[in-house]
Amino acid sequence: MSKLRVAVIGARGRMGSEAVRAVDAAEDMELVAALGRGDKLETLTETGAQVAVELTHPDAVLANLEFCVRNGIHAVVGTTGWTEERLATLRDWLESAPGTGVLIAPNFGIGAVLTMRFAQQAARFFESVEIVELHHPNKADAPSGTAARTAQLIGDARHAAGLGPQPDATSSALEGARGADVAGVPVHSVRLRGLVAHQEVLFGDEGEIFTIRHDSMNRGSFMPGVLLGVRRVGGAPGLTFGLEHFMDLDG
Ligand SMILES: NC(=O)C1=CN([C@@H]2O[C@H](COP(=O)(O)OP(=O)(O)OC[C@H]3O[C@@H](n4cnc5c(N)ncnc54)[C@H](OP(=O)(O)O)[C@@H]3O)[C@@H](O)[C@H]2O)C=CC1
Ligand SMILES: O=C(O)C1=N[C@H](C(=O)O)C[C@H](O)C1
Repeated sequence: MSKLRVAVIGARGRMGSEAVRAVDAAEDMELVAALGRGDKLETLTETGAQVAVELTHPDAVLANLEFCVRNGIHAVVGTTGWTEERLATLRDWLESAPGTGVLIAPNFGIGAVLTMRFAQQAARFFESVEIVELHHPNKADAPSGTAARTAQLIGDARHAAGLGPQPDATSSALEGARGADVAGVPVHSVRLRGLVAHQEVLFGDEGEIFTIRHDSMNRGSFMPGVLLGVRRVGGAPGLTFGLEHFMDLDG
């Protein structure tokens, strides 16, 4: 069986260098390109890459994906910074490239995907919910893409269940003290040397607290998810948002 021809964009970064090692070690894949800042995207077509793994920066990801989609190269994207407007732009490009697939995974960690699913399930049962995400201090964005996605899923589930705004009698607060409001859910971002990627979702109601916590202790934790995405994206034309769509969560 021929091997999948895989490229990594952002190959010298924290995640990219780990992805290079993971793809290199995968028996069903061949690493055909490892691009860093300043390297030509044309290398992707010259080397016949079938799938590109994109792990760069929110400012760079769209241009890289435009090149991939216009050249029929599937993409597995871990880079954060997705807004509805950016997603709409990507969907437009994909409409002109039938057969090409892009997976955007806010988090490749299996436990993080489960955290999001369990938080979505729990949302309608609790009056209060807040998210605390904790990351290394070199992270470019806040809140994390995972926290933003988790908050959106919770907000949507609360809305569908007819829950109103959360109880909060704060009438005076120092700016930032109550976190960022994402879909009605306060999100607090901690940046601390020594951390990798962590998240707590705190649910509360009369007399009980329910906490879901996930910890990525190293970036190897993301690699099974990256490789799953690489293997599956070619069979999923268009945009897939979230690794859960490639996992049998209900099985
Ligand atoms: N979905 C997930 O599970 C995960 C997602 N992430 C996300 O992945 C992204 C990268 O994170 P991380 O690896 O920690 O970041 P790093 O800063 O360590 O790595 C990013 C790399 O991309 C390079 N780069 C920047 N622009 C370009 C470009 N146009 N073309 C090629 N390379 C470029 C950078 O080069 P230079 O150093 O010169 O700037 C750097 O080497 C972030 O958005 C992060 O949030 C991170 C972990 C898990
Ligand atoms: O930058 C990181 O490190 C991470 N970024 C992703 C995010 O913003 O959610 C995934 C994970 O939390 C690590």
